Amino acid sequence: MAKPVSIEVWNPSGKYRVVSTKPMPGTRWINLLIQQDCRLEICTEKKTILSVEDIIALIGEKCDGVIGQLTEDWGEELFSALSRAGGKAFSNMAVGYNNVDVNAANKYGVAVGNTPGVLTETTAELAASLTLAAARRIVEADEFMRAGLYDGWLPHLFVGNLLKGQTVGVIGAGRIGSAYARMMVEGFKMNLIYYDLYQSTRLEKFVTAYAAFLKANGETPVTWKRASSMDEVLQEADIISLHPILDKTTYHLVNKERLAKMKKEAILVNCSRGPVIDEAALVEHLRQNPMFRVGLDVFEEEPYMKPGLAELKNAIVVPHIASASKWTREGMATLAALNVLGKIKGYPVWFDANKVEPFLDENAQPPAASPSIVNAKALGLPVSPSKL
Ligand SMILES: NC(=O)c1ccc[n+]([C@@H]2O[C@H](COP(=O)([O-])OP(=O)(O)OC[C@H]3O[C@@H](n4cnc5c(N)ncnc54)[C@H](O)[C@@H]3O)[C@@H](O)[C@H]2O)c1
Ligand SMILES: O=C(O)[C@H](O)CO
Repeated sequence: MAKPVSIEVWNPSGKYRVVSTKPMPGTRWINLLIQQDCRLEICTEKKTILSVEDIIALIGEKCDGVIGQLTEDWGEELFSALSRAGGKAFSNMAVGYNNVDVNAANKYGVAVGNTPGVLTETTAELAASLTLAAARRIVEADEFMRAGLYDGWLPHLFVGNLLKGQTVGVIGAGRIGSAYARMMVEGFKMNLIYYDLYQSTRLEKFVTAYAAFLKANGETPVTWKRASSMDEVLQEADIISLHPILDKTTYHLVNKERLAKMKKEAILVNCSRGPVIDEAALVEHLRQNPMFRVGLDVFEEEPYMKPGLAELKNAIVVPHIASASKWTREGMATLAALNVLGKIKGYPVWFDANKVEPFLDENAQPPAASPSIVNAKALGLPVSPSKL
């Protein structure tokens, strides 16, 4: 028998029972659910990562939908429990959904939501922050100051890398990878090389137009190249930022052999998912190559780091905070709640998960649709026309 978990209840007489496995930022998501006749139960349990057993206890005997987190293991057990409780909707409060077994959800007819778009710029900005922090050794320099070691300006003190005119490599040029590429090209006048399974025409057009602008102003134009292999990026780029989804094609995409192909003074940034890098191989590479630097937001076995990583001066590590801006996190909560609400109310799925702005306007009622359901096609769910 599962242990009961502590909850906070909103609108106790609501017709539909919706569970959120965590308190989420803002109040708009709560108001949207309770205005639409939902009884909302928010888990207030102190422990950070809930077990499958905890979530089964939260689902209980009658539950219409669940808003969950990327730390939870949404597979056969949870989807069957949700289905037994009459539930038809689950949404991750995240764009990545590698913690969700979508086939299991399909088997039980449960719609799976995610939260694309609202975190694109915020996540790209953190990747850019880690890039700058690594290039200019900001964390090391900060520690040095606080330790009282600064005794005057020196020509060799914390010399780092200049970005301007260097090459930025992007692996996975989707929403976030493209936003990051634009920041680095436009902000620091870097040349771009990218690798993705698909061509990013919009990104290429942006860099071409920016190059023309620079040329017209008498400045050296930036360049771009779509690499035909990932190794081409690793060999040519001075900065490499990882932005693919995590699936079996990207697991340990960066391994010992690939690390060895990178420049000795390269900077590697990861704001995608930890297992995209073989972290033990990375620790060894950082040890052997003190001028090679990394900025990591995600880790292979969160919340843990592989032994040795925390001691390395050439690694900057932050706790999976890439989407952590107030606007973004409140927006993610709104999208996740509306994914679940839309399915409960029988609304269609929004026509374009990349255009979620209408759901985020605080001064207007959101469209009657689920903003982003990843298995809409598999479940044969209706899709809204472009205007509702
Ligand atoms: N650290 C964080 O807090 C944080 C925040 C947001 C997103 N993320 C992660 O970032 C990922 C990307 O988000 P997005 O919104 O840009 O998604 P997206 O789907 O727009 O982009 C992913 C890109 O990866 C490419 N890709 C897939 N397999 C590949 C492969 N084998 N090699 C090269 N490219 C490949 C896809 O073609 C796509 O262009 C999410 O899935 C999530 O895991 C992390
Ligand atoms: O996938 C995501 O959305 C992140 O990892 C958390 O914002």
